[in-house]
Amino acid sequence: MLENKEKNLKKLCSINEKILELLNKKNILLENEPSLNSFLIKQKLLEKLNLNNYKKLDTKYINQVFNEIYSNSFFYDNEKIVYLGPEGSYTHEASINLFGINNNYYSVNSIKNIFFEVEEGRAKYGIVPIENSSNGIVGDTINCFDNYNLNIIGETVLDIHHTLVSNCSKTQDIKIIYSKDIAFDQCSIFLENYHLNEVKYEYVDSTTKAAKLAAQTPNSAAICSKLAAKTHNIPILFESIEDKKDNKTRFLIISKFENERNDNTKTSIIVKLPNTQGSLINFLNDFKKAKINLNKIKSHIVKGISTFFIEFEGDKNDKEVQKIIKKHNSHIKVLGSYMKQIEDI
Ligand SMILES: O=C(O)C(=O)C[C@]1(C(=O)O)C=C[C@@H](O)C=C1
Repeated sequence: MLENKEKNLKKLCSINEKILELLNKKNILLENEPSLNSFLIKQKLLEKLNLNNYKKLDTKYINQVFNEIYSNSFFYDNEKIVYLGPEGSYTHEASINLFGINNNYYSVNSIKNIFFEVEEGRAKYGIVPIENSSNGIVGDTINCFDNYNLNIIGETVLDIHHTLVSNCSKTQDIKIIYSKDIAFDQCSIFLENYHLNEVKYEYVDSTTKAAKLAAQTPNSAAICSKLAAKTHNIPILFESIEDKKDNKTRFLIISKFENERNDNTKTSIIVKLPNTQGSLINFLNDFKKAKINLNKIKSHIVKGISTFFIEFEGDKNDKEVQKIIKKHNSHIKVLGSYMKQIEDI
């Protein structure tokens, strides 16, 4: 019995050594061929690994392990990832899903500053929220896509569960609530039910900042994640206060770089059409004629002009897509083609 255990321990030791040897080999290969160190290639390889998962390991586990394995390659070139912080925000959580826990991260305090950092080249990748299943498109992100020339290179979706945190033990003592605009909207039924829609709302740039302020300010509360509550050591009064239990937010990775052409991609564009009869119908008809499947069309006002955020199946370099882009060149801004992770939220 004991002999068997000894033997198995030796086997385990040799497996671990092999893992280490392979990790070293992988690092040397990536050092010699840095072009393989791309987000898209990593995603494609992950997809393949999950397909070949013959012993049926949990997909989440495989993704976590490989994201961590890949995370150290960012440090070679001092490549950084910027997200909407502070630490513990939902955008931070989305970043970890995409790039692992131990990556080369830093945070800024607004969506605009994420675009700025990536444009200035201080970060190679930026993570921004783009839409929520309950309250639609994130206006700040669309405005920034209009103002900056950056590409979308990937996406992820996160389940969002909000908490109400406060140092007050009774909701009657709360005089002010801090949160991000979009988080207030996602919890409107709860706020109404507890008469909290009658207190002052203070809009801040992120839910973690809200938690920090509520921890410091008497008679206040915040809507934030459980993680932010823990980070700022503030008691949770209510959990899962979002109106819809399947509340989800989709996040995008932005970069100065473009993805190479790929299958299983979708493309995002913003479109500003002339205010003339049939202009939208005619534009959409071109997609129908080219047999391109449209996934999404959302309208948003940018600088007083009605702007459409449109997504469709296919790569921006596909022949049929190119024809449409050329035809409507002055009205379209292509934001990027990237691997589809989800049909819709
Ligand atoms: O404030 C945060 O924690 C964020 O990461 C931002 C954000 C957003 O703006 O959509 C992300 C997810 C939720 O929808 C609420 C807030």
